[in-house]
This record gives sequence, structure tokens and C-alpha cells, in this order.
Amino acid sequence: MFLAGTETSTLTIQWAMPLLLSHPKAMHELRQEIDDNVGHNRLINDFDLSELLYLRCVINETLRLYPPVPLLLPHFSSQNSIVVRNNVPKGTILLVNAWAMHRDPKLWDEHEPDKFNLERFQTIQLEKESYKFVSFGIGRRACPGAVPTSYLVALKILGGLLSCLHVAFQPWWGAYDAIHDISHSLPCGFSMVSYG
Ligand code: HEM
Repeated sequence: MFLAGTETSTLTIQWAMPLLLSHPKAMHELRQEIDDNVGHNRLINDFDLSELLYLRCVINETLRLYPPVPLLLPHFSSQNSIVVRNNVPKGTILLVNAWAMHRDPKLWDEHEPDKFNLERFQTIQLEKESYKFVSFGIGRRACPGAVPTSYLVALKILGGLLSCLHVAFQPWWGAYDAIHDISHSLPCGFSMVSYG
């Protein structure tokens, strides 16, 4: 429970930060949203989260591109089943490739499913399209931390981090732009290096 809750949330934030650094427009919008809703004199708290819709899109798009559990957990069929017109005999170990589903051009943007695009989650109707966004699994064995714990943990830590940086380093926001200048040409995974 401890590992399931901490490692996953940490990984999400570790991917979200370099993605934001490589997408300064998104970083700017997010800062603006936090400025507008939280201001500069306090940290984000639980009550702010329902207002921070852009932050939610950032987390969802990060989880889509980099699901912390890319093959979910192995599932074992206790009886003969049919999954999407496929026969799954009793005793089969089934792995779900969330990584591939999240980047499937048929499910997402036909041309650029690998692109960090926050508009996807601004328009998506998750209650109808939840089958294609499976970072927490689906069904009886889905992540019990998904709603609300882990989701809010990830939201809160990222929001808190940004807000904290904002309060403490207000005069230094220019550093973000400098970091972006250094890192924008590097693949996403590497941009963290120049930040550290
Ligand atoms: C970003 C955060 C998290 C992500 C992406 C995540 C993802 C997942 C995934 C994919 C599974 C397997 C689901 C399946 O195979 O169908 C899972 C299971 C599980 N998760 Fe999470 N998780 C997160 C946070 C948490 C938190 C905060 C907790 C607890 C406080 C937690 C506790 C568990 C437990 C106990 C299971 C096993 C459930 C079972 O087998 O019935 N997770 N999680």
C-alpha cells in the first residue's frame, strides 16, 4: 500500500515537471491559474483543487503519456471469459498495455498521439471515454487510491510544489525561462537534468 501510493505519485510528478519545462506555454497557463485562484500568500489547499482545472489536465495528460504502471498489474482469469471478442481461457495471466492504449492513434489524436496536448482533457468526457484512459486500471481490481486519494495527492503535490516555488522564488521565475532555453531541444526525459 505504501509503495503503491508513493512511487506512483512521485513518478507522476517527476514526469509532469519536465513536461511543463519543455512546454512553457502550458507552464505559463498553469502559473496563471494558480495566481488567479490561490494568489501568492499561501500554499494550495484541498479546497482549491476543484477550481484548478488546468492543473487537472496537466496531471491527466502526464498520466496518459507516462502511466506509472504501464502494464497495470497482471490479472489472472478464474473462469473462461470473453474480453473484447477474445476468448480468455480459465487460468490465463492477462497483461494490459496501458502505455500502448494511451498512445493509440485510433483512440487519441490520429496524427500526434505522442504529443503533450492538454486540450485533449479539456474536451474529453471521461465518464463516457474512461475505457481509453486506464492509468488506474478499471473494474473491481482498479486502484483503490484512484479516487480521490492518489489523484488528489498527485494534484496536491504538484500544485503545492508550484505554489511553493511561486511564493519562495517569485523574483526568480525568469530562471524557468532560462531552464527552458537550455532544455527545450532535449528529449523530455533529459530536461530534468538541466533543471537539477
Ligand atoms: C498516480 C497515482 C497512482 C497510480 C497511477 C496508480 C495505479 C495503479 C494501477 C494501474 C493499479 C493496478 C490496477 C489494475 O491492474 O487493474 C493499482 C493498484 C493498486 N493501487 Fe494504485 N496507483 C496510484 C496511487 C495509489 C495510492 C495513493 C494508493 C494507496 C493509498 C494505491 C494503492 C493501490 C493498491 C492497494 C492496489 C492493488 C489493488 C488490487 O489489487 O485490488 N495506489 N494502482
